[in-house]
Amino acid sequence: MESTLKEMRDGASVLDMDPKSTVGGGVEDVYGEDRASEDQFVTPWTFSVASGYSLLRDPRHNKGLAFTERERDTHYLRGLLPPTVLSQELQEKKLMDSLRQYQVPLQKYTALMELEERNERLFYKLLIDNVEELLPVVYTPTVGEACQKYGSIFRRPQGLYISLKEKGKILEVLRNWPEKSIHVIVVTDGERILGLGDLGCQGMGIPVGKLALYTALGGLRPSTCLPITIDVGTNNEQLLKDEFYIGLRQRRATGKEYAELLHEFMSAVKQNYGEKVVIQFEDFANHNAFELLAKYGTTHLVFNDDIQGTAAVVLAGVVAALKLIGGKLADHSFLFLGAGEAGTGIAELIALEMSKQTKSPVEETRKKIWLVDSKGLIVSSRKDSLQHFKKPWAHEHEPVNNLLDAVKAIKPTILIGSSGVGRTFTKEVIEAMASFNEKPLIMALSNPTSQSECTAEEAYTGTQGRAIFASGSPFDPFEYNGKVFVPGQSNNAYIFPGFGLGLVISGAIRVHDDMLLAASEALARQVTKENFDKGLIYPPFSKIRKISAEIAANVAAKAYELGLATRLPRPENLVKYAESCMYTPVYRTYR
Ligand SMILES: NC(=O)C1=CN([C@@H]2O[C@H](COP(=O)(O)OP(=O)(O)OC[C@H]3O[C@@H](n4cnc5c(N)ncnc54)[C@H](OP(=O)(O)O)[C@@H]3O)[C@@H](O)[C@H]2O)C=CC1
Ligand SMILES: CC(=O)C(=O)O
Ligand SMILES: [Mg+2]
Repeated sequence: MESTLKEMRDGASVLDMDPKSTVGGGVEDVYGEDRASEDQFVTPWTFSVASGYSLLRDPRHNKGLAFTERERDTHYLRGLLPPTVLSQELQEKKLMDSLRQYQVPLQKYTALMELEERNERLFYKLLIDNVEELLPVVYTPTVGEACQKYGSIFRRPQGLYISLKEKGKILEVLRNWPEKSIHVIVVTDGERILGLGDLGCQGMGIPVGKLALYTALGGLRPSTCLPITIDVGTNNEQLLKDEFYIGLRQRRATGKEYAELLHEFMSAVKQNYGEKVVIQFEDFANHNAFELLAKYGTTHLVFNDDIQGTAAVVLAGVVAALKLIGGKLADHSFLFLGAGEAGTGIAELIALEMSKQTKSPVEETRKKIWLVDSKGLIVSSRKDSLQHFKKPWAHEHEPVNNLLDAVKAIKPTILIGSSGVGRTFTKEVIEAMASFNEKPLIMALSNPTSQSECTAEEAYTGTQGRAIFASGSPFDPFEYNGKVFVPGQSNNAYIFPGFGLGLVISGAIRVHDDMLLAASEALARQVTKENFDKGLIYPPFSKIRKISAEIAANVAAKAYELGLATRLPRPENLVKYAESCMYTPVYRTYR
């Protein structure tokens, strides 16, 4: 029986490969989707062989008009399709043409989600081949609007919903998910969706979007990715009153009730999928995010994208920017607007890297970094009333209650926005940065675009074109005084797909800060002279699969070095190995 199943899944030509050879945390090609070369046949294997009408309705195997004449005969498709046969390339061209007709970004988002539900490989082919054009649609900024309107645009459920109603039954809920071999879970409780606040259950758009990027940007096979939303209610009054709201109509559970549900979830995940599934926490509010990371960091393979992924991407951008602004990391002084997950996460990783470079204690290097929150500069006189994650940043200084005065007092060389509040880098703030820096580095990280601390135009005009600028959501190139400035995108999407791939291919069992530094270093070294010449501090997203393979290899190498990798023996060439594990969306030929 076992060997029959094996043949069905793998095809005879790949029988010589041990499907379990990568099981020590590696990418297991359960369905033989990737190991056969393109001219070899594979079976569209589900629980049974899909054929005819059900094959056309199965997004994982559907090819639409690209089914060949032979496949139409052998898979009972005759008459179910019009006569023409199109190549995948022509299907792609047609879809891109029709997507470009839509003027409204949300229409493009809906069209892409419908494509994913209809023809998964075509969806990923579009996304991979047109990543710079489509990233703003499936991801920030459009995904933010999609979450806000999720109830109205909801057609078919995506991902897994775990609400308070499922308390005591979470393991059963996980078992309802059709895929058994899961490598990455992205989970949110919807309380801090981008800079848009509490969107409750409608936050599902974020795990769905992030996992689409795991596949498109990092090459994780879609069947191994699981988006989850934990619904403990919402404090968003507008949603509670919205007749189309899809979540629990109650205020958020907190304290013991919240902790117990999360604990049941974390235990069930480990019980169902084992220890080597990556659990990415996404867009939790900071009062839960830090605690969950600390609590489960020692027992699970957890990664908080907003704290850790953002830290790695920003550190990479800053390190790369040194080529343009000069000096070493420790020569610079940093001021953050926003002292939450992103702000303190980035600050801590920069301080750690500075400490490694200068061999001084992190308590010392932290003094180069200042943060402003909604009450002003974080200073020692505020220490007693600060949340625990802000306390290390409470340096000696007189109180300063607004950003402009803080900029004037600290005179930072690098200004980073992580407040979630749009247009807070005012003209005066940007001009102040330009008054004492020849090349101020300004990073407006908040998403979506409406929450960006400033626009690219504001950054360039306020500094007479001297700023090095990057933002969380993309801005178009901007022409100023006859020169075109190309703003970079500083977004954790550069990091998490490659980082997750690195964890999976090494079979890592825990995340360590040194792996974040390894990811950051791999990204920084991908910035080329050509990029720097345009003022860019990140490589283009069009190169992201190569970048992700480099990041994955560096992260995996660190996991082996730290003794945290379980996939043994260690592949010799980790970049090649990472590339060989990546999912490609070209159609397969059905026998
Ligand atoms: N580009 C990227 O890759 C990423 C971007 N982000 C973006 O960063 C933003 C913040 O996320 P996160 O750190 O998780 O959120 P948090 O809620 O954890 O932190 C927000 C911080 O901003 C402060 N703040 C809010 N309003 C103001 C204001 N008017 N003036 C000064 N400070 C203010 C808050 O102050 P207080 O503590 O006093 O309330 C808090 O310290 C979001 O928009 C998110 O989209 C996040 C992750 C990745
Ligand atoms: C990018 C991201 O993770 C955020 O804005 O929350
Ligand atoms: Mg996030």
